[in-house]
Amino acid sequence: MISRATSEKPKALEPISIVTTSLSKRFNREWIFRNFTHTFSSGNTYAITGANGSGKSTLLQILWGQTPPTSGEIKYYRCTEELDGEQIFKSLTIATPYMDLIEEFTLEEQLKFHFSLRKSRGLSIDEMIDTLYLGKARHKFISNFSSGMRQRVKLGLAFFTEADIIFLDEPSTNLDQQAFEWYRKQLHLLPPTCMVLIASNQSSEYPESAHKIDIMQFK
Ligand SMILES: Nc1ncnc2c1ncn2[C@@H]1O[C@H](COP(=O)(O)OP(=O)(O)OP(=O)(O)O)[C@@H](O)[C@H]1O
Repeated sequence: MISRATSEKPKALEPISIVTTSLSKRFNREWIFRNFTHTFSSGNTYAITGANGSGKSTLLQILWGQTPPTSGEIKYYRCTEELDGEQIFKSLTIATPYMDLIEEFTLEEQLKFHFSLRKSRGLSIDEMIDTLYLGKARHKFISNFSSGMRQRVKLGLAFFTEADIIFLDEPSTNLDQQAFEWYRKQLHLLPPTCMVLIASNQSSEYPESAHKIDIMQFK
């Protein structure tokens, strides 16, 4: 069982929220989901569940602003102040199996580049590499990484970045048992104020206490 470091409600002075109203998405003639109305708030973990192809990834992409909804509204707030797209983008971090790393970089270069653009949660690059159990791959090119190593790096970039919201799409894809245990630990170590959204088909990927949202209910 996974649980966050504390089940306390958020202590953030400035909690963040995502408010969706009647969000619907259609690709060509197929409605993926309709009338999705929900408020996501700081300090909570949400598990978006549903069968393969049901729209979990699509919903996450809409929530982080990559994909526009066909209809409906999505708004972001810090307390009562509405945030624009750029403000919200700086507040979130994402790990998905289908997002690319920079193939021409070594692991060290990838981490240094990312953390020249985003603030870390306090770990040094050396500590990140140790924590990822990728010391031997420090100077290896990302293009030569296995799928599990890549997924570890993507999760590391997300977990080590200071952010109010963390989006994880199928986080345990390609992870071996050691990496899966590492993932569970990182989830547990996130600050209690963080909002966590996980798209998943496997209950082991999210805490029992997560708010479960079955996307199939919005067909
Ligand atoms: N760009 C696109 N154009 C057309 N159809 C798309 C597009 N992206 C996704 N779809 C379709 O939308 C549906 C939902 O896809 P999505 O990837 O969101 O599902 P999922 O629940 O995340 O699936 P899985 O569990 O397999 O990862 C699928 O039928 C998919 O084929």
